[in-house]
Amino acid sequence: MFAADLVRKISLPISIEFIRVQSYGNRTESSGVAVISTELQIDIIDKHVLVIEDIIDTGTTLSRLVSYLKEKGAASVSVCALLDKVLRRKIPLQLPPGSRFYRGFECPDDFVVGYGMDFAEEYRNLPYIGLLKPAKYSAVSD
Ligand SMILES: O=P(O)(O)OC[C@H]1O[C@H](OP(=O)(O)OP(=O)(O)O)[C@H](O)[C@@H]1O
Repeated sequence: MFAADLVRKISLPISIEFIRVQSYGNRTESSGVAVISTELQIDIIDKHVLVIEDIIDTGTTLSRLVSYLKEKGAASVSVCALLDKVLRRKIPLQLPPGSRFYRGFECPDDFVVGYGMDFAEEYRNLPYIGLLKPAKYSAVSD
């Protein structure tokens, strides 16, 4: 949802591609391993790439994705993230030269859902960002 809203504000000629990188499964903690489950379909050699993320938590997903896009020959890999859980970072964001990092808001260490963000695939369709009550996820076992 964030990506859909953001790209409608960009008037430059751009190509848009969706890549699914998963690391959470149905749990509230990152597995620490990010898996790219859809391969890139367009040629990005010597292109300037902007990754649009809803939220950065441990940094596992972005780290994997940035490496992947560099391997695919991107000239630069910038990142625009709506929310950034800075306090939860385990892998620092390392972008190639000439890349930029755009952060919407710093996010507290709470479980947020809505506006595309899920818990166990639920709540993505909420038209706002909300805090999930701990009682909602503490009953789910890892
Ligand atoms: O910084 P990290 O600890 O890697 O966490 C951030 C990632 O977690 C969420 O995706 P998730 O893996 O839940 O999959 P989803 O995009 O299908 O919701 C979110 O959309 C980020 O991509």
